[in-house]
Amino acid sequence: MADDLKTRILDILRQMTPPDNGADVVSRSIVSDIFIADGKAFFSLSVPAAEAERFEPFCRQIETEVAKLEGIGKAMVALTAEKAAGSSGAPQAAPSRPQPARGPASPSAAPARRPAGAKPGIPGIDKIVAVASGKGGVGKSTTAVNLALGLSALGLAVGILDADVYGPSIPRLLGLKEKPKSAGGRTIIPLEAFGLKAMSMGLMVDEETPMIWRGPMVMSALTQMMREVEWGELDVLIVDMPPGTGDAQLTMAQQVPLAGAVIVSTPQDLALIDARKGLAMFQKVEVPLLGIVENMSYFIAPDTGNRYDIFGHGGARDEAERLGVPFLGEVPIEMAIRESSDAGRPVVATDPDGPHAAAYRDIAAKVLAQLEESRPKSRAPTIVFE
Ligand SMILES: Nc1ncnc2c1ncn2[C@@H]1O[C@H](COP(=O)(O)OP(=O)(O)OP(=O)(O)O)[C@@H](O)[C@H]1O
Repeated sequence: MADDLKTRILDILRQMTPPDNGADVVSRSIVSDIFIADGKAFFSLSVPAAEAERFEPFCRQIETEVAKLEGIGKAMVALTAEKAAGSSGAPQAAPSRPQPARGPASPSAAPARRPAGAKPGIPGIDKIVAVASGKGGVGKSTTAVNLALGLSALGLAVGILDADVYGPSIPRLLGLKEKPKSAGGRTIIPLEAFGLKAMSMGLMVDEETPMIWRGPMVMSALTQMMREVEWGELDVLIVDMPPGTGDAQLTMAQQVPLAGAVIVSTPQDLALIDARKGLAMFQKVEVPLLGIVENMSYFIAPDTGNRYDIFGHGGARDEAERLGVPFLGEVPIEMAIRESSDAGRPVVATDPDGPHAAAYRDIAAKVLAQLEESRPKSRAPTIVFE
């Protein structure tokens, strides 16, 4: 029965013309295995990053067509974008060559403290944590938001800054529509959602600004912007980094006084190669690695409770072990996560008693433990350079 449905789904896909008018997605071999359970079909398409935007509506179209099949109530098509390392979707300088990750590289091996005065802290903000991924579409922003909410659920004052000017997603994920207001033209008042203070670089860059200018603008403006936003007192500020590990990301990691970095990856080999570059990048700028999160790790069929490893579960855990970096946890591929995220109602805030919220809170607790571990034992007074 399931095999028959899979064949019919593949038939549908063969008949649909992709947005680039090229060959169908089946003959291009960019469709993952198809999983069907409880009347729902799950699969992913893997496209080059430059095509991701064009393929997004196509995925929704596929979902609509597949859901028309008898025996399928709903379809979920994930889009994973193959981004060249360093690419953020816009032209930029030649990609940096991150040093190959040489294990073991435990956070204790990574310097927990950078030279005094190298990067002054942001007054009022205790820790700044970057959430990064080597490639797009792995669920970095979804993880960043739910991690922020997980930390908030643990009693911390948390803010989130969306530093992805090419494809800002935090406003969508938190259901924020308005633009942040300015206080007296000098400072910016952050938006608030689900108890988080939130700010998106994308909201501040004029939509008319050509993409080519956005990278340089964001690089020079990021630290300044963090200082000009009225964050108040925060225990943790989560920075949702742009995907990739090129010069833009490297500069950003250098400019922001980061307490640590969390890498999000799917278990696939390709995503792991990119994740490895992400790890190497943070090591290069001496930012402690707080650990790796494996997203879209597995799928639990709602009818049978059977577990399926769509993308070959466990890759990130193995990689973390190999590199001696903490493994922070795994998040299943779940319709509820996707739907709640895309509706601006993140699962940790809207279903706090559910299993997904628990998984994110667990990840948040591990991140917090790592932050505590890398905290300097006696804190020097903060020197603020105005
Ligand atoms: N665990 C999950 N289960 C189901 N869907 C997920 C999961 N994690 C993320 N998604 C969905 O995958 C899509 C991409 O997620 P998200 O925007 O967080 O990725 P990203 O890595 O930040 O992408 P980009 O780099 O393009 O900004 C979204 O539609 C999101 O809802």
